[in-house]
Amino acid sequence: MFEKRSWIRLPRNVVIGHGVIEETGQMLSELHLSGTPLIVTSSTPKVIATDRVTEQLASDPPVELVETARFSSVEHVIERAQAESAGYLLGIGGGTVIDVAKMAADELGVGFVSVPTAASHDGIVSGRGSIPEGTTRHSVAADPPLGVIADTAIIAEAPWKYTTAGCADIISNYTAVRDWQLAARLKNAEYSEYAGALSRMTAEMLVGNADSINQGLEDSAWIVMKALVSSGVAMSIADSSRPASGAEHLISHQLDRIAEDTALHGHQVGVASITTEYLHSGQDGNWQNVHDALSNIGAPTTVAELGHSAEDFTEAMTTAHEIRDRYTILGNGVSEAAAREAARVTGVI
Ligand SMILES: NC(=O)C1=CN([C@@H]2O[C@H](COP(=O)(O)OP(=O)(O)OC[C@H]3O[C@@H](n4cnc5c(N)ncnc54)[C@H](O)[C@@H]3O)[C@@H](O)[C@H]2O)C=CC1
Ligand SMILES: O=C(CO)COP(=O)(O)O
Ligand SMILES: [Zn+2]
Repeated sequence: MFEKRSWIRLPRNVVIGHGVIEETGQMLSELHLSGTPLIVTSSTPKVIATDRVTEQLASDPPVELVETARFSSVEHVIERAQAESAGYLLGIGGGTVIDVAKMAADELGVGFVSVPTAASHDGIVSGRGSIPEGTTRHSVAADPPLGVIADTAIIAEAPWKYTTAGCADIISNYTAVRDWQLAARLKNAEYSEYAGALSRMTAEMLVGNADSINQGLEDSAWIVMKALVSSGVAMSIADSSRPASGAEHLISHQLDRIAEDTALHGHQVGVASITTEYLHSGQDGNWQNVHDALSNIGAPTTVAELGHSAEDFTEAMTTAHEIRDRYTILGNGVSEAAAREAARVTGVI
């Protein structure tokens, strides 16, 4: 009997460009979202973006401020949405706000629209939410946004480090796809040629456009946002974060647990992908290309630039395979000596 099946959940409207925040009202009506929304935002995005959205809505919507990604924040948003009888949620801000709003909307069973104000990672358009809690991090499936409104004029004004983090998250797609293919060969993991090809092509196009990615250029926000959307679509096609999350993401998630201070998600996965590419292809392999791609857009290429210690990074490399049932080049664990060697040869430590 034929048993394959696929269920692809995608955003319905994605609008990217200069000043598109002024088209939020139009998009909301095209999506046939009914009732008053609850706006989920944080302090800075409230000033630079939220007021421009509320002006376009018929009635003054309630606004919930969220500054940290916690399960308690998701609970607060759920309670507020219920108290206000919100018809849908609008997340306006960085990845924290968008994750919290996305997960609350999923739990409430109402629509969600994403208005990213920084292009920091592909979670701003994807069907995943990621919440750190205590010493662990929960990466969970949630309905992707019904609509995405990415105003490049606003995103271009965000601190530059968020844009380079978004780029690095995309560059890490190379090793994520390699890990996925390895898992398909060694563990018979389900692999999607379409999702894998789209994810890799997204990274290739971003790297090909690296010369146009410069601080102060709105074109940079355009290129990175398009790539983040494309990567989010690859994850939707796969119905998994596999196309964009391999061993480099495991190492970054583990660093979040081990290290005292965390660096930006995209920066961590970028540095980790230099070493996982080395594990895949050896000393003369492609790790130098991954390194150069990161360096060209000004993303960190060393553990020191992340603000982490060599010891924490090595520990993350040797224990990352334990955190999730996702087979990667880390296999059943790399030894401390091998982890150190990979990080040393690639100049990461
Ligand atoms: N859902 C997923 O797949 C993923 C989720 N994450 C999660 O995303 C969160 C981090 O998201 P980020 O976007 O890196 O940080 P963030 O959302 O915490 O934002 C960082 C800061 O930048 C400010 N900001 C946002 N836009 C701005 C602008 N245009 N101008 C000035 N300031 C601005 C925010 O108010 C905030 O203070 C974490 O909770 C992490 O766990 C990370 C990776 C993947
Ligand atoms: O960050 C992601 C893809 O870039 C999501 O991956 P996770 O499933 O590892 O949280
Ligand atoms: Zn990521």
